Amino acid sequence: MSLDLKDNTLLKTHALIDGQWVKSSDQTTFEVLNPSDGKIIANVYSSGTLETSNAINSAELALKSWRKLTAKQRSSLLMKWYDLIAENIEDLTQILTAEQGKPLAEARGEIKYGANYIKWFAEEAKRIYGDTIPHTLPGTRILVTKQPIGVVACITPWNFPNAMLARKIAPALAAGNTVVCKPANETPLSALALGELAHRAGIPAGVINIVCGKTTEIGEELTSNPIVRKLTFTGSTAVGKKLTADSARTMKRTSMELGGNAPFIIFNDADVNDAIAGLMISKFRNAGQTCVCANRIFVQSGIYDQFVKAVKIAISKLKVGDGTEAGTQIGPLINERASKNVRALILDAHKKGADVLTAEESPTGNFIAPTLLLNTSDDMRVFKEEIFGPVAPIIKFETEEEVIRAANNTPVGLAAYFYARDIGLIWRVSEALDFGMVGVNTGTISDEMIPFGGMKESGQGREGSRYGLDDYLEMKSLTIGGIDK
Ligand SMILES: NC(=O)C1=CN([C@@H]2O[C@H](COP(=O)(O)OP(=O)(O)OC[C@H]3O[C@@H](n4cnc5c(N)ncnc54)[C@H](O)[C@@H]3O)[C@@H](O)[C@H]2O)C=CC1
Ligand SMILES: O=C(O)[C@H](O)CS(=O)(=O)O
Repeated sequence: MSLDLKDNTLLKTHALIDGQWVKSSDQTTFEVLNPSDGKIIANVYSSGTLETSNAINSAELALKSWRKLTAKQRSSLLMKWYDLIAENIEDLTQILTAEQGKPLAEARGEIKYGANYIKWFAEEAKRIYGDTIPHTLPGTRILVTKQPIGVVACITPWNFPNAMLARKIAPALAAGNTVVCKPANETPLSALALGELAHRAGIPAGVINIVCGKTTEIGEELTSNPIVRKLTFTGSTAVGKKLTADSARTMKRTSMELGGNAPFIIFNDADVNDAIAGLMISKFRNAGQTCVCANRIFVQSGIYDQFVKAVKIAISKLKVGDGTEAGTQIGPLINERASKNVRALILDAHKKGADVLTAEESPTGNFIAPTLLLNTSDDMRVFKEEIFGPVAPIIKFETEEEVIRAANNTPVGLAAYFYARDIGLIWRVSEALDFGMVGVNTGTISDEMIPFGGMKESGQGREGSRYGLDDYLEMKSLTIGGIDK
C-alpha cells in the first residue's frame, strides 16, 4: 500500500544510527500493517543487538558536544524541529493513521500534542536552575548544579506512536542528554519520520538514534549496556516491571508510564450531560486504547436510569470505520491479538451475567463496535483488567464511601474521573482517590503543562509540566573551599 504523501522521503524503513539510515546487519525486515485492512504499508529493517550497541555508542559520542551547547542553542534546535513538524503535519498524520488506525482528526491532534511537548521543553531548557546553600564551614561556598544524565533509552508503545516519543525525546534533549529510541513494531513509521525531521532541523548526528525490530535483543542491550544511564518506558505494567528489574543490574534511572484502570464516577448531583460528554472523550478516544481511558464507570443510584438512557443514545451515534473515512470516530484496534482480547472480555462479562448492548451489525476484523455493559459485577475481567477497547462497563453504587473503596480497589493508580457539584464532596473524593491524575467534571486531563504519571503499579516519574525535566537531570553539590586564602 503506497501512502499518498507530499514528501515520500518522510517514509523511512531503516534504523537511524549516528545520523545515517542503516539496514539491519542480517538484512531481515518486518511488516508494518494497516490495522484497518491488514495490508502491508512498509517493510522495515529489523535491528537487533549489534545495531542497538552501535546506536548506544553513537549516542555516547554525540553526548560530548550536545551537552556542551548552551541552553539557548539546544532550545532553538528543538524549536526548529517543532516548526518542521508543523510544516509536515499532513504527511505525519497520514503515516500515523495508516499504521495505527486512529481517525485522521485524532492523528492530527496527536501530532500537535507531541509537538507541544517539544515546544514546552524548548522553553524549559532555559530554566534548568540550581541553588546556593549558606556555607557550613569557614572559607567555603556551596552550590547545587544540575547536569544531564547521559545516554537515555526511550521505549514507546503503539497507541500514541508520535506523541509518546516526542514526550520523551524533548525533555531528554532539553536537559542535554542523547537518546536511543525503540518504538513499537506495530507503529515504527511515525517515530522514523520524527527522526528524519529532527535531522533536517539540524539536531546533530547521534543525538537521536532509533532502532526497532528484534524487541527482546534490543531490550536486553538497552537494559544491560552500562553506557545507558536511564531508561524511560511507556507501555504495559508487565513489561515495565521487567524493564525496571533488568535496568537495576546497572542501576539505571527509570521512568515508567504504565497501565491504568480508571474509575469514572458520576454522583447524584452531577450535570449528566457534562458527564456523558466527558465519558465519550475519556472512554472512546483512540477506540479506547489509551492508558487513561475510563475503564470502570460507577453511577450513583439516584441518577442511574437517567444516565443509562442518555449514554445509550450517545454511544449509538458513534461511527465506526477506517480512520481515513470522513466522520469516523472509532477506528480499528491495533491488531488481531488486541481485538480478540477485547471480544474475550465482553464474552467473560456476558457469561457472568452482564447485559451486552452493542451495534446490531457487529463489525469484523480489528473493528469493535462501541459496547455498553449493564448489570455488571466486580468479578468480571473488565473490572480488573485494562480493557484497551471501546467497551464501557457500568455499575451502580449507593454511597460515597462505597465508591471510593471500589475505585481504589486496583493495583494501579494512573487516572480517575468524577462528576459532582458539591464542593465538599469534590474535595473529599479528590483527596481519597489513589491516582496520579484526577479529572473533576472533565474527561480531558492530558496536556504538556500537566504532570502525567501514576501511583502504585502505574509507574514512576512524571512526563511534561514544570516537573518533567527532573527525570532527565542529575543533581550535583559543589562545596568549594579556600575562599578566604
Ligand atoms: N500505559 C500505557 O500508556 C500503555 C499501556 N499498554 C498496555 O500494554 C498492552 C500491550 O500493548 P503493547 O504495545 O504490546 O504494550 P507493551 O508493554 O507490550 O509494549 C510497549 C513497548 O515496549 C516494547 N517491549 C515489549 N517487551 C519488551 C522488552 N522485553 N524489551 C524492550 N522493549 C519491549 C514493545 O515493543 C513496545 O515498544 C496493552 O494492551 C495495554 O494494556 C499499551 C500501550 C500503552
Ligand atoms: O499512553 C497513553 O495512553 C497516553 O499517555 C494517553 S494521553 O497522553 O494521550 O492522554
